[in-house]
Amino acid sequence: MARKRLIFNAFVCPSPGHVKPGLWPHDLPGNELADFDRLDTWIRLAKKLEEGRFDGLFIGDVLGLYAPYGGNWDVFVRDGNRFPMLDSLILASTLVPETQNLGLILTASVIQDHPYSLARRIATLDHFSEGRVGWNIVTSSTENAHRNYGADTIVNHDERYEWAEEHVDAVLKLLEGSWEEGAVVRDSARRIYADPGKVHRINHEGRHYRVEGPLIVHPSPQRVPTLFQAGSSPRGIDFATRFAEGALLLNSLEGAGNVISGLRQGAARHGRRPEDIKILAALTFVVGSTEREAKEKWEQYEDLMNHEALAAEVGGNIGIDLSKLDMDDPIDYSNAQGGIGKIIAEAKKYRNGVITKRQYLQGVARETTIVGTPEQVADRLEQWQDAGIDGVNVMNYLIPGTYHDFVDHVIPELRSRGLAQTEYSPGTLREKLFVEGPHLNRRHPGYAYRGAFTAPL
Ligand SMILES: Cc1cc2nc3c(=O)[nH]c(=O)nc-3n(C[C@H](O)[C@H](O)[C@H](O)COP(=O)(O)O)c2cc1C
Repeated sequence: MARKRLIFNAFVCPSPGHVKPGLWPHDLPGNELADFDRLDTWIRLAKKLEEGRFDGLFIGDVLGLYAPYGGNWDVFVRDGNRFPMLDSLILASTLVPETQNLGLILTASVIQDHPYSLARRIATLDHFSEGRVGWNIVTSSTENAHRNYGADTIVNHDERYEWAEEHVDAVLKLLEGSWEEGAVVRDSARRIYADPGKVHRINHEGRHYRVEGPLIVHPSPQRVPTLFQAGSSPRGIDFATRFAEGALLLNSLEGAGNVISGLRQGAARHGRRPEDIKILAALTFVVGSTEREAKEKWEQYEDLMNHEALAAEVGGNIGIDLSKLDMDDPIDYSNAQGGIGKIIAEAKKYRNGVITKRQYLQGVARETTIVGTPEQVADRLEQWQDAGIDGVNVMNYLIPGTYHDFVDHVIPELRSRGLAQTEYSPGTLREKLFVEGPHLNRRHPGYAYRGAFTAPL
């Protein structure tokens, strides 16, 4: 049976350390992590990704320190692990003139921008990139991030999603409701840029925001940039299945099953189709021309990596200081306020839902790392596809080395199996991922705002 092609994004952070921390100081072929603050590093990476016909560059972002590790933040700061971190939207913008087809998916937290300024900035970028922008909607799951933006402490888990729903709702009203179809006339003979009768205030009033509108930016090629999200808690899945067109998960193959079925079923609950949401697994790859070569390379990376920083990051993600636990101690996440979906899904693999530190690290770090020849990697990706994913956010040990290996060695094997595209489809990012045109489809809640506001200005 012919296989459907998978979507491939490169999942990066403009930081010396991301999911495999501690490698930046090492003299390894393909290692330019220490140059994460040089634009040239990203331009060359983006061009390589286009050569491999990657769908997108997916740029993660955080807004402050993670949860402490051992009572402080030394392991993050000393190791350069997600600290420093450069601005995702600016990186995406600078890559626009350097690329032609690559989706530029930026991360923006609901706590960092007012909906009006976010809508204005992403619409501007969508114009300049001719419709290649994606927005990874995040809610910021660390206390420091919330304090950086004026809160006393972290807003609790479910309330963050409630806040995010209002934020996204206001952005959708601005982007879909401010300018009717046909509002932009651009008639130089009659000297009419836009028809005032077709531009409207949106008058959003909610718990967190009051926004009058209309948005000062006219509709961009996608109107709403393609929407991504990565929550896998019950509340996160509910949010994703309402709004996301791409949903990310970071789980072992076994742990991913529940998240995938939750996403597919949730879509139907919100009047959407299961295929309206592209499910993307975050995975890392180490390839070699023989299995042995791949294993040796992987062992070298793992030896050089900072495993304490990894535990700090993985725990910081949930909001738990894992330094306090031995490897075989269970993790109590019942009151954790960080991202909890991943651990809920992994814990389901074990009796009584009890998961140890060792088991959790094994699930989200080791089992999301695929090591082998291009054929073995492709075999493993077929298993993931059979489990229900539509694509992969390719994480990295090295920038750009991991992506060079993937493009040069894995992509040809995937293409021979029909698993990777050989050419880009025309059009916007949304059209490259879906078949229904450049705008949100009619089953998405944002669609309801198109033409919904009619009062004169
Ligand atoms: C693969 C993946 C990538 C993520 N990237 C980011 C990111 O760049 N910035 C961020 O603040 N949160 C990021 N998150 C966190 C999620 O957006 C979300 O806040 C978190 O998973 C909590 O959701 P949950 O409790 O519903 O699982 C990511 C999560 C996953 C699984």
